[in-house]
Amino acid sequence: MKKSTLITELKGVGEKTQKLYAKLNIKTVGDLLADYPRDYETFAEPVKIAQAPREEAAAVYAAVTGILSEKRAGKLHILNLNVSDASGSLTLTFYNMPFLKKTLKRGGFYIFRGVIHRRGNAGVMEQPKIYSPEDYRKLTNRLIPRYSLTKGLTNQAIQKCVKQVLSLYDFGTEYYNQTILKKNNLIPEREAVETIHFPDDYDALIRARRRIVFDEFFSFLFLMRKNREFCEQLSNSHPMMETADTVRFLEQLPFPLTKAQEKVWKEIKEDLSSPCCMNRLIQGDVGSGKTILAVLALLMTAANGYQGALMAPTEVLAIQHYETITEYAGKYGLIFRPVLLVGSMSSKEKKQVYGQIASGEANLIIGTHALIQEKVQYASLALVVTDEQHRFGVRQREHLAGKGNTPHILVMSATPIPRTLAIILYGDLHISVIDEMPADRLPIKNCVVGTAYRPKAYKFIAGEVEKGRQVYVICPQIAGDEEDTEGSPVLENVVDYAEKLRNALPPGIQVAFLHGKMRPADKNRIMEEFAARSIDVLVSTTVIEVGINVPNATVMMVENAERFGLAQLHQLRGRVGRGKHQSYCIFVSGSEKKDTMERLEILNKSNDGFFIASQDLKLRGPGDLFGIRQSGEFSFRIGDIYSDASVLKQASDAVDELLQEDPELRQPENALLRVHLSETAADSVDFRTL
Ligand SMILES: Nc1ncnc2c1ncn2[C@@H]1O[C@H](COP(=O)(O)OP(=O)(O)OP(=O)(O)O)[C@@H](O)[C@H]1O
Repeated sequence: MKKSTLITELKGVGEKTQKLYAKLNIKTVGDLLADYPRDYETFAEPVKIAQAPREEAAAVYAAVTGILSEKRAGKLHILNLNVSDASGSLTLTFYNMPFLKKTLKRGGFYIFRGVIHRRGNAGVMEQPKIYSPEDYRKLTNRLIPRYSLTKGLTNQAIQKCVKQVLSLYDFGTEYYNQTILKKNNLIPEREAVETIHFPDDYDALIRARRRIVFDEFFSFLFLMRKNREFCEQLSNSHPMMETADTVRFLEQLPFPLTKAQEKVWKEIKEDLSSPCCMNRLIQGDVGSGKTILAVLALLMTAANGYQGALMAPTEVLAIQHYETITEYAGKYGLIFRPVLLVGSMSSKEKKQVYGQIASGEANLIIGTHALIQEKVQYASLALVVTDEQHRFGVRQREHLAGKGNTPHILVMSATPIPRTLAIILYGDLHISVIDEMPADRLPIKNCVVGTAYRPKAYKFIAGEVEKGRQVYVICPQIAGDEEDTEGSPVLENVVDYAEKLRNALPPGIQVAFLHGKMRPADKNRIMEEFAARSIDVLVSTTVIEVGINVPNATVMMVENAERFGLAQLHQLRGRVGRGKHQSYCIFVSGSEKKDTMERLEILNKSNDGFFIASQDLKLRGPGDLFGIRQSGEFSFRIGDIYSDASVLKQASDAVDELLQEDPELRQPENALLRVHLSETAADSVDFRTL
């Protein structure tokens, strides 16, 4: 069995199950093995009812003393039982499980496991799992993996499937040479993968995870170094000079550039006129004003008679950029002849745009990844501005070079990372930092609240809309059926929440929703309507996380804030406070656990992305192996650039040493590594060749 074997080859995975796995992006055996547990459940010994903690999972050994009530609410059957032990009693609530009346014997002792919620002085355990003492004993003091789920696919089913794969999979011979293995204290790949799914104990889990994180960083950094080598040899085939256009544009802008923006603009100008091809990253916190620098670079390119391309991560953002730039062009008489190229356009429209690009009629091309597809022939592409997620790999560079283009590259990133890490992670780029916010900004006012605060929040939202402002509300889920979250607080979803808000807010307030699974044309329409102010309140998933710029929006309310990483929440918050109006952020936590609230309080203390990322790291500590994933531009599956910074450094040193000794990986001891890395590169969007 190999990585590419389809999961349908597994026993018990038919067409129906395969579809469920596809929802989790698992198609092959390799995908399944790399679907690491979200976290691990530990089954502690049962405790006395009186001592059981509230609002977290616990097990009690108790006897069924009677049925308290049984009722129906629509399609829902609700059964309340009373159980007790010598220390006290507890209510158990079961949904749609009427058969328990018969299977649980009055006076019989069972172990009930679940989260006990406070109801006045009493405790209620909702939908607990029921075990016999013998079955429970088998689980205690073990780490049981918990996978991300989708409705219809249970945790147990995934465990079973992973076990089956582990018994059949051929891991082959270890690909690292002995020096790398020993120096970095790495356990073999097979042991690591087996252990991360089914750890014997916590120490073994830490070792396993470390090996996997090392692998992930190592391949990334190796391929990036190759990218750098490639880029360093490129000379400037589109030398430029500054013209009156950019100077005039800056004079007309209603605001002066900040000192930091000025410094970066100078660096870009120098690059574009230097003997080497530009390869620069602009790093700056959300809302620090990166876009204007991209516009300036594109303007200089157009003024020198070349074409520039602006590549956005989503269609919604591409359209936003297109509109902003078209507006600028009209208002300030810029020499841009912009076109938009996105996947949702009809083939006829696309064909027309291809023609304008090939003839040079268009000098600014704005779009998504579609911009660098086969069909697009540029007349004179001299600059590509892109986001960090889609930074160019060697393959894309070669692809463009093959068509006679070696454009300058400008990458934009809002990932807050300290300089030491940036140097490692963006090793193939020169780094410019915008470390200052525009002066006219009022700091965002934040609050971290529980769900009981909602009525007040809705009143506040209505007030802001009354003043002409707009509002975002973020929910973690699209519809109510994605994840079966045993024992976790309810997760809000955009579809139901939008309906709830329509009912809760005064009539006349326009509420709409947005999520990633909508048709691109619908998404674009909703965003356009929001930008045009015909929608007042936009309920959305995190699709609006990056880049959206609607300065009139002043409230960001995040539901289930506990489900997001702090860096991600900071990005979301960055959608407001982008104009002159006072802005507000309401983080609603579905869990009122002390550590959750403390973590969220960090956002209350600071609006500085770097500070937040470092505090988050401190709070989570190295023990929190599977903490909430950091958002940001690095799509590592498991490695976390903050909490795994030391592994990142080790992987970086290991790559340097290897490249010094055997730059082309020609020595026999590195032959397997060479194969492994080419396979990894083939899977990666960023880097396609070695
Ligand atoms: N120097 C400045 N003074 C005042 N306003 C500015 C300045 N620079 C940019 N802005 C405005 O600030 C807002 C945010 O800028 P921009 O969209 O460039 O931020 P960004 O850094 O790209 O943010 P994000 O990372 O969220 O995409 C825009 O409305 C822009 O016009």
